[in-house]
Amino acid sequence: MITLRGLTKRYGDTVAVDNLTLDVREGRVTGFLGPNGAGKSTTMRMILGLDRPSRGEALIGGRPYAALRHPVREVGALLDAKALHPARSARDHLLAMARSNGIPARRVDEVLETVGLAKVARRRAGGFSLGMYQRLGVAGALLGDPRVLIFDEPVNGLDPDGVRWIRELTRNLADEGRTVFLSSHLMSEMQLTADQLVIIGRGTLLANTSMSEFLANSAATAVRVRGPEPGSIAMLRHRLESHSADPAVRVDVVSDTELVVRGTTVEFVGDVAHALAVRLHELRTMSASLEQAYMELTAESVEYAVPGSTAGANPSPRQEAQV
Ligand SMILES: Nc1ncnc2c1ncn2[C@@H]1O[C@H](COP(=O)(O)OP(=O)(O)OP(=O)(O)O)[C@@H](O)[C@H]1O
Repeated sequence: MITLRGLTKRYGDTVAVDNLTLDVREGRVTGFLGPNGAGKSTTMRMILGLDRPSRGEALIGGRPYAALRHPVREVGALLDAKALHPARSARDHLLAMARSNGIPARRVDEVLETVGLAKVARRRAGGFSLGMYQRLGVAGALLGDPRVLIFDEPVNGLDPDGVRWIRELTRNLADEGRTVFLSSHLMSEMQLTADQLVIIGRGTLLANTSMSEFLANSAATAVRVRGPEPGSIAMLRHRLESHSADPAVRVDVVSDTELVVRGTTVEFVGDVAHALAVRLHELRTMSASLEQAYMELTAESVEYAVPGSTAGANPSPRQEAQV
């Protein structure tokens, strides 16, 4: 488990990370999201002892990185895949890492096989494509068979096969009970990969929730209901609008036989329709995409927003609630 307690980092007047308190648990893939400059890399660097917190602490299995007895065996990280000696072969790069950490050479060949680089292991890493660098970085992270894995933008530069490979690898690592913490700007991929989400904006925590809960609470998640009789659908609409004590329930009329209901569940709409004996031909949840839900949440915290862009222009759910 990774534990952050009041974690804060200031660079002069810039507060890069502001009082983050949360646990990243084992057995799950936790996606770490936030606009550019939100503080994701700085947070990861502090967890890995590469940056010193201005205040608070970051712990791995209850201890700060500096206090870990065998860091490479306790936490594996991919931060900057290109941070290696370009003249060294992939295998020599990993062998050097293994030697200095008391890891046997056969483990190097194992991880090269796992990441699909066994055939090019003796080639100079300097000639690698970005995707191959990423795979080598993942191999380095896995070398010590650690319980905690931290990947910063692991799918950057990977082709669709590679992206899928990372998805399956991170899933398997979490299923083995490990802690997997990864950042990515690729929302569609994150939606497929992560079970849990930690979202920050301008250094502060915006959300720490399961993926399913986050999507269900999005304003873009709605119930679509359709029936063959306009009179019955009008009655249903009236009842949903008047009977619902919850002002969050909103009904949009798509046509005289179709409604889109927001702020409630498919069960509630189904029960109301049943109570009124309204014939239905369709009743289903239209789920928000992670991208839609994320845009709603982060609209205010985009550091480099283009005026009039989607992210900057949409009111957040909190703003709507205040109006
Ligand atoms: N060494 C540094 N000196 C000064 N400011 C820094 C330094 N490192 C990061 N920052 C600032 O801290 C803030 C957070 O940066 P960070 O790189 O952690 O964000 P990020 O969420 O990883 O962004 P991205 O998605 O673009 O990688 C930014 O405003 C950045 O300019």
